Amino acid sequence: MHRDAALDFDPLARQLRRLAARQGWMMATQARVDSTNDRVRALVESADGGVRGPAVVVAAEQTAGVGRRGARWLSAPGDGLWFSLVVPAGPELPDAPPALALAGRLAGVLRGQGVPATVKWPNDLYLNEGKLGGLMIERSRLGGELRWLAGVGINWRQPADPLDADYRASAISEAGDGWRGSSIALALALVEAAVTVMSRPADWPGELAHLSRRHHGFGKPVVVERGNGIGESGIAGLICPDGDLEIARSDGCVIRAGAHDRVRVLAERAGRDSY
Ligand SMILES: Nc1ncnc2c1ncn2[C@@H]1O[C@H](COP(=O)(O)OP(=O)(O)OP(=O)(O)O)[C@@H](O)[C@H]1O
Ligand SMILES: O=C(O)CCCC[C@@H]1SC[C@@H]2NC(=O)N[C@@H]21
Repeated sequence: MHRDAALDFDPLARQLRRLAARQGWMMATQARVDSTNDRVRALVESADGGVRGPAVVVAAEQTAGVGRRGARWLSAPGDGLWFSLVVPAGPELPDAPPALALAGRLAGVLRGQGVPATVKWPNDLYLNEGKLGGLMIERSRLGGELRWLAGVGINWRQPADPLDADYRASAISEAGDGWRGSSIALALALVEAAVTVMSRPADWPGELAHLSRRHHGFGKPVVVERGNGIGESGIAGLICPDGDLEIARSDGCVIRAGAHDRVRVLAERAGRDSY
C-alpha cells in the first residue's frame, strides 16, 4: 500500500487564493470541513451582496465526504484534492451532461502532466484499473440563482481506510514514470480546468465527442445494473452525444445505459488500451 506522496495543503491553499484573486472567483480554503459541497452551498447562500461568478471551496480534509448515491467518500488530510465549485447555470438544460465533460477535461489535464488517467463512464477517473477520483454534479437554485455545483475528489495517495467491497482505489502517487510534475501545479491546473469547463456549456459536446471511444470501458465486458435490480451484460461501446453509454449484448442488440444506471467493467482484455 502506498502511503507516500501526500498533497501538501498549505502551499496549495496559498496558490489557490492567488489564482482566485486573479480570476475574480470567491475562494475558501479550509483545513477541515464536513463536505466541501455543503461548504460551497453555504458560501453562496450567505455571501453579502450575492455571488455572480464562480465560488470554490477546497479542503485538506472532509469528515463527511459523500459520493454518488450517498456513498461515503474517504477524504483524509494529505490523501487527495477535495474541492467543490459553483458556477452560474443557464435556464436551458444542456444536451451534453456536464459530468462527462468535466471528467474528460480533468483526465486531459492529468494526461497532459504525465498521469495516464482515463474516464470511467459516467463520472469517475481511473488509473491502473483503480478509481483515482470521482465527481458529482447537481443543478439547483442557490443564492436565488440557478447554478451548477460540482464536487471533485482525486486521490494523491491510497486511502488508509478500506473501501467498500469490489472497489479498488488508485492514486497520483502510482502514476509511474511519466509523472514527474509538481503536485501543487497539477492540483492548481485541475481546479482551474474544472471551473473553466463548468462555466462553458458550449464546450461540453466537444468534450463528449472526444471521449466517445476513448473511455475506460470501451471494448470491455461490462454489466449494467439498473435501478430495478436487473443486470444485463455486454461489451461497452460508444458514449453518445447525450451521455448515454452504448452496450452491445451477445444477441447483437445494442442497449443503452443512462446516468441512473451503474456499469461495472468486468475484466481487462489483454493488450487493449483505450487511450
Ligand atoms: N477516496 C476514494 N477513492 C476511491 N474510491 C473511493 C474513495 N472513497 C470512497 N470510494 C468508493 O467509491 C464508491 C462511491 O463511488 P460511486 O458511487 O461513484 O460508485 P461507482 O461504482 O464508481 O458508481 P458509478 O460507476 O455510478 O460512478 C464508494 O462505494 C467507495 O467505496
Ligand atoms: O465517485 C463519486 O461517487 C463522486 C465522489 C465525489 C467526491 C467529492 S470530494 C469533494 C466533494 N465533496 C464531497 O463530499 N464529495 C465531493
